Amino acid sequence: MVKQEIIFVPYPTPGHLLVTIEFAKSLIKRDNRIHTITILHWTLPYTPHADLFAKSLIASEPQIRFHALPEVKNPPPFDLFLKATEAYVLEFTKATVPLVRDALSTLVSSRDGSDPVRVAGLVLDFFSVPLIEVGNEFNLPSYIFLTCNAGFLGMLKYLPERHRRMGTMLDLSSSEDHHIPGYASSVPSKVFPAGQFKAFDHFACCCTDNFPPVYPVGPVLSLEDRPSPDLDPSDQRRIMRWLEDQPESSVVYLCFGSYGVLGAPQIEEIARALEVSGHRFLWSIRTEDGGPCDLLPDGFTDRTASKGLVCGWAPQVEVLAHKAVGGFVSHCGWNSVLESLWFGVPIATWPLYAEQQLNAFTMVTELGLAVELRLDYVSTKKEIVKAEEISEAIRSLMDGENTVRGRVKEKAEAARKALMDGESSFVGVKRFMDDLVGEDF
Ligand SMILES: O=c1ccn([C@@H]2O[C@H](COP(=O)(O)OP(=O)(O)O[C@H]3O[C@H](CO)[C@@H](O)[C@H](O)[C@H]3O)[C@@H](O)[C@H]2O)c(=O)[nH]1
Repeated sequence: MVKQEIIFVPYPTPGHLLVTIEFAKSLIKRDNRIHTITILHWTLPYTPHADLFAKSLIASEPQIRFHALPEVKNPPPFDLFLKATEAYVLEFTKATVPLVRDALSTLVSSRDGSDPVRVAGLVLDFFSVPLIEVGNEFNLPSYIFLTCNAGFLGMLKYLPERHRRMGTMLDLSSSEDHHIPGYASSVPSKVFPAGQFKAFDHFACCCTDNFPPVYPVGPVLSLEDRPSPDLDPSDQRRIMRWLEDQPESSVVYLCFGSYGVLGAPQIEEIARALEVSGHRFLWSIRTEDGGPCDLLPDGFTDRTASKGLVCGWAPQVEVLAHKAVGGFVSHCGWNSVLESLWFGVPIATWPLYAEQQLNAFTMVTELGLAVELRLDYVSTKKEIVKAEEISEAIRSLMDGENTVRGRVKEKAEAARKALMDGESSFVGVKRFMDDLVGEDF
C-alpha cells in the first residue's frame, strides 16, 4: 500500500489553527492510509507567536510535521490592515504564493523516485484560495477546509450569482433581503461580512452548476491538549480553581475570541452591566497593549471580587465544559459557537467582525439557538452598547430555564451523533479521504 502525505496550509491565527490542526489530527487517527501530514506555516505581523502555538498543538503527533515558510518578502503595507483587514489578509496570502511554490517543489520532489510516500493533495484555508493555482502546477488537487459554517458557504455561492443577476455590488446598508441556499429565513444585508467583495472574486469561478463537491466533516472541535497562545499555564489554573468554587450554572462567561478588542468606553459599559446584573462572571479581555485589567473602571475589581474574575486568554473549552458556567456572551466566532453548543451552554450574541454577524443571525433568527444581544454590531463603527442593554441580555440568558437553553441541549446531542459511525460527519470524512487518496489504496 502506497502511503500518503497531505500538505495543509492553515491560516495562522488561533481560530483557524486550532480547528485545522484538529482536523489533521483526526485524519491521522482515523485513516491508516495517511503516513504524514505536513503543516506549511507562515506568519502575519499580528500573529508573531503563531508558530510556537502551532508547534505546541502538534507536539504529541509524530506523524504531523511542521514546515515553516520563510518571511514574506513584500508584504502589503500595514495601513491596509487598519483600513480593510480582509483586503490586507488576501494581499498577504497572495504574497505567500512563491514561498509555497518553493516549499512544494522541495517536498514533492523529495517524495519522488524510490520513496514510497506520495503527496496526495493540499488542504488550504479559505483565505488561501490563490494557492490552488500552485497546487495545479504540481498536479496536486486542492481542498478548502472551511473553518466557518455551511451558511457562510451558501453566502460565498450566493453573492457572485447575485452580482451576475443584478450587476451591482451589495450595499450593506440597503434594506435588500437575500435568499441564501440553506437558509429558511431571508437574510438582511446588514449581517453580511464587510470584507466579502474581494474574497468572493476568488469564489466566482465556482459559482456555476459545477460547484465543487462539499464534504460535511463538522463539527470539528479541538477539545484536548490546548495550550494558550501566550503559553502561560498558571493563569489557566487560577481560572479553573475559581470556577470550582462557584455554584452550578451561576457564571456568565464573556469572551470575544482571539482578537476581539474593545475600547475603554465599551469595557466600562460591560463592567457597569455586570455590576448591575449581579450575576457571577468570568470575563476574558483582549487589549491591544497591556493587561486585561488595564481598561477597567476604578474600583471595579475590588467591588466585584466576590462575584467575578477578569482574565486574559481563558481555557475556553474547559470553561464551557464546567458545570458552574450557565451562559456565554460571545462574538460568535464559529469555533466559540460550536464549543458552546457542544457543552450545551447558551450564547448571547455580540458579533464584532468577519462573518460573525451572519453567525449571530443564524443562531438567533434562523435556528433559535441563542439570545440576541446584537446581530449587526460592527466593531469598526465604534458604537457603544449601553450597560442597560447588556445587562438585559445577560438577564434573559441566565435567568430561568429559557427555551433557548433546551434547544441548545438538544443540539449538543445532535453534534455528538453527527460524529458517530455512519452519520454525516463520519461519512463526509470518508468520502473526502476516498476522493483524495483513492479507494484502491
Ligand atoms: O480566551 C480565549 C479566546 C479564544 N479561545 C479559543 O480560540 C478559538 C477562537 O475561535 P473563534 O471563536 O472562532 O473566534 P476567532 O478567533 O475570532 O476566529 C476567527 O476564525 C473563525 C473561524 O473561521 C471565524 O468564525 C471568526 O469570525 C474569526 O474571527 C476558540 O477555539 C476558543 O476556544 C480560547 O481558548 N480562549
